[in-house]
Amino acid sequence: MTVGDEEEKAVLEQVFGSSSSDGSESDGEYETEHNWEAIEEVKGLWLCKHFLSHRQQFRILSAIDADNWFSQPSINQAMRFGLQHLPSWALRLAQSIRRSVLSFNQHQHQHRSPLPLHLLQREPLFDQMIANVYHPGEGICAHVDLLRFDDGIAILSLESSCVMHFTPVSQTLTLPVPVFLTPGSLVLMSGEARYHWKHEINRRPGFQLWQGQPLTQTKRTSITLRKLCS
Ligand SMILES: O=C(O)CCC(=O)C(=O)O
Ligand SMILES: [Fe+2]
Repeated sequence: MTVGDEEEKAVLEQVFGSSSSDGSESDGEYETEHNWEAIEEVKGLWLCKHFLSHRQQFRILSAIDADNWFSQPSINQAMRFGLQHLPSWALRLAQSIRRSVLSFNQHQHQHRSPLPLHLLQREPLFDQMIANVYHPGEGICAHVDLLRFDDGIAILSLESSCVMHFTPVSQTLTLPVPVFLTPGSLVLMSGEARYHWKHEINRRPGFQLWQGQPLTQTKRTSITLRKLCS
């Protein structure tokens, strides 16, 4: 272990607890064996709870920090358009999403994919990125992502856990579907989930409950990857 590795290990343990010294993980490489679960109420919505290890999450957050994207308190969003403008970690993340879904599809027996094949095979898979920072109490209003973005959207969650709610665009009587987004989890939205359901994160007091328990809120960072329509 180099001095840098030792330091990183110490910080990881401080942030995530002593289970964080996952030394078996190969350097910088993303694992491809992931467990994907379909959110059955919302067609086209899939969640992978442990997409990134603590170390991988830490590295992305450190890279964002080193680039000073959010050094001013008034800035809470960073956008990048075009493959050549995406940071290298976002390109690796995109690549690992594709590999992970392909591998999942090969190993499962049902014929359901977290991303439809025509999207999984497009080039590039994503060419636009938004990083959002939310301080306690801050969230995002119910919305459908702009139509200038193609189908197939990925959201990586970092730091504070939160509940994202999905509500259908047309049937106002349907109860919102809550999805628990823990740090390192990845959501994929396509088809109905992307076009016919709104998503929302309401972090005002009283709204962040999971299984009846209020969630402790700290800063949350998310990375959204999308593809601009051609
Ligand atoms: O921060 C998130 O998890 C969601 C972000 C989002 O929905 C968006 O940028 O359109
Ligand atoms: Fe969105």
